[in-house]
Amino acid sequence: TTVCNERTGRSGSIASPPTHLDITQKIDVNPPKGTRDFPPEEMRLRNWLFQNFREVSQLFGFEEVDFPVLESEALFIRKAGEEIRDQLYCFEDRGNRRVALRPELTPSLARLVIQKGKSVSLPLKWYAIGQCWRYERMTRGRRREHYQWNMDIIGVPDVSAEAELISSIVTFFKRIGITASDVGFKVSSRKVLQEVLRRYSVPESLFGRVCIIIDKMEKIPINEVKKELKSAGLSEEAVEELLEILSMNSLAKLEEKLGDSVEALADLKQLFSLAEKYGYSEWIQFDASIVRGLAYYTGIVFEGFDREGKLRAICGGGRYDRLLSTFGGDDIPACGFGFGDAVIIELLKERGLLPELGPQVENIVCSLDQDLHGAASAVAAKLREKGQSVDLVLENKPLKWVFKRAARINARRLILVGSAEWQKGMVGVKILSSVANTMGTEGNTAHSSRISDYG
Ligand SMILES: OCc1cccc(Br)n1
Repeated sequence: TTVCNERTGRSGSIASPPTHLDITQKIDVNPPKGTRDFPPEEMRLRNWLFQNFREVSQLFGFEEVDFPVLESEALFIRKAGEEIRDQLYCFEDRGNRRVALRPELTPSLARLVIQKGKSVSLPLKWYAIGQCWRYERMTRGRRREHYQWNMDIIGVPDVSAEAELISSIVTFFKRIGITASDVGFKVSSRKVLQEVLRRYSVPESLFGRVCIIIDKMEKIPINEVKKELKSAGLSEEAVEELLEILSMNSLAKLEEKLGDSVEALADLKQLFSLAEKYGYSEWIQFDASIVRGLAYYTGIVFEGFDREGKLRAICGGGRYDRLLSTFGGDDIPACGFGFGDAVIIELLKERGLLPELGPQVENIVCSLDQDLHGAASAVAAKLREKGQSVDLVLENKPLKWVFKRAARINARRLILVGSAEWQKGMVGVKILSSVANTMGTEGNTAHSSRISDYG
């Protein structure tokens, strides 16, 4: 079987877990290397981010899908020398199957489309938000998991699909306060590369590998890139021509170089024209050096970048018309993007745009003595039936403690169940939060109320 990492030959095997934990053993309370916990504050920010992903996806008429985080390793084994392959989080399961924690969502999406076959009608507009994994030497201290938002359009060969996808990301950025002066999209087409390789009779089979080598241009010295291109079989002349074209950021200059019959040019011109119609021209620019680091892209590719140049790519995507057929499916055109949950948060921090997201509960309910806890529970149940959120104080606590907790959880109202009022079917109500006061109720911040009055 093909293992995910021939270089080390290491393929993890599942040792049987211990049958009991030694109670004296102090466990490490931190999450595994490269992974994160999401305590409430971080979870609120994550939910806010994902809610914006979801609302934009729904605004564009996309349907949500999801797949197992664990997939057959074979789904990700490609021979183009991608980083994602070298860092595959793969192992052999207890049934001796080669499996991997997904490093990306697109292959799973392609698998599901093929599985659905004729039972779904094209085009499909699907989105997913899923945790993706890589196993990287922690020497670089980078994370091993992140969440990725993906949107994909399956079954539309025209560049109108890529234009729609970029529009959805622009819409997302605008929703969270990011403008075209903060972020832009570098756009190109791999058909430019394909045309140059064709002119130098480089075999199609080398296309993916050449793209992956070029994608490293920003990360390794140019001489190393040239060396790798030559070792892949490109002539000195082809390499020089390729690098000259990749340095272009003007469509006019590219046309001068390649002539106006090249399909890549028609695609890019159409994309820029549609961008004008959508109203997001100021967000995009042609940059021939953009190839992206996934072997399966075949056409338009794009990536979102921060204009201050401090951060890694925010998102990226493109057309992948051959992926489904390489999985044995029909020749169905497709395009999509991935948007990670880490760089965007760094950008929002940089720009002072992180949202203020404190806890929020409408009511805190407490009994003034222990034998009224049942009454307090009944009050909480009634409020909850009416859709009111309630933090019910579960133990006998001094009022000072209750007020402190009410402030900490940002409760808007304190409901006190005391014997005197309870005899009359009443409870004490104290309006706590500033929100309540702005609603013009400062006057009666404390009063008794029949619990049935509270909707
Ligand atoms: O963007 C590449 C990637 C894939 C999986 C997990 C992480 Br962290 N990063």
